[in-house]
Amino acid sequence: MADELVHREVDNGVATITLDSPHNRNALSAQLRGELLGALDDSTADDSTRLIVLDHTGPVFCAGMDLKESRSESAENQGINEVPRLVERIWNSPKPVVAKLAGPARAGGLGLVSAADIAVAAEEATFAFSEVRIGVVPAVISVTVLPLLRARQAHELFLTGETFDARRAVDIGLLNSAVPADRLETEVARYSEMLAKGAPNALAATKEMLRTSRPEGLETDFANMLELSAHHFASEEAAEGMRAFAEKRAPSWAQWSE
Ligand SMILES: CC(C)(COP(=O)([O-])OP(=O)([O-])OC[C@H]1O[C@@H](n2cnc3c(N)ncnc32)[C@H](O)[C@@H]1OP(=O)([O-])[O-])[C@@H](O)C(=O)NCCC(=O)NCCSC(=O)C[C@@](C)(O)CC(=O)[O-]
Repeated sequence: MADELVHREVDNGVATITLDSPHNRNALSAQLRGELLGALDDSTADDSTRLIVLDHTGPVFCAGMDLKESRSESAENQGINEVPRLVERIWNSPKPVVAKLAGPARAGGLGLVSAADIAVAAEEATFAFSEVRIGVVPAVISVTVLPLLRARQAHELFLTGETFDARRAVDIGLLNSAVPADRLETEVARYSEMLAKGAPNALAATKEMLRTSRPEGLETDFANMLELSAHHFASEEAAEGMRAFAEKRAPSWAQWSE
């Protein structure tokens, strides 16, 4: 049996869910997606869990979709359809979710971050909505990322795919705070202690109230965005983008720019 890529540990009411696939920078492979869904469901069902911390091993929080795996899968089944479920589980969790980033997040990884209630990163962490550079579209993640960003920032970051630092991520509302790496634990503990002071039912109801900014839920948006995302994942451009990524070279878009 393959090693587990996601671990869940409960201590004093805090469920820590750890992404543990450092060799591919915690990319969202089929195995990791399945285990993460399971860990989120278990945390929701577990009465002793009051708060969820999304943590990771290795230098990177999450590099987005597993590009090597997606590349080898059939056009109809590139796993993208499971990303909305992950984002939704975090967004709909009745328990507060804190994302703890000791390192970078990219693309789909930022989908997870954007759905969390609190996101804290080490100052050295970097971020990018790098989808267009792979030939895909940040469609699914836009459902929870766009409400956080101002339009000017969204256009710039989504269209350039440029990397930005943690200070900018705080400025644009993607993170709550960025601290020196050696203070990350303390900063997450500070938020956890504040959240633990809230009554569980009041916290769940407040989360539900915050979600009423989307009274119809995320389902409709996800359905439309999934179609867009899946269409581009199956495109020739994406095939070139993923091939180039695996071959560690810049992609060539010449064929599509005439
Ligand atoms: C994350 C950093 C900055 C770390 O940068 P680094 O720490 O320097 O690591 P690295 O780039 O040397 O990578 C280490 C290993 O991880 C692998 N790796 C790394 N990322 C992936 C990945 N995604 N999929 C599969 N494998 C990956 C990479 O191929 C390499 O494997 P090795 O050569 O050692 O065998 C860098 O690795 C990087 O830029 N990765 C690519 C990030 C990216 O472009 N992701 C796009 C994903 S598309 C997506 O998520 C679509 C979605 C969901 O948003 C669509 C929607 O919203 O609709």
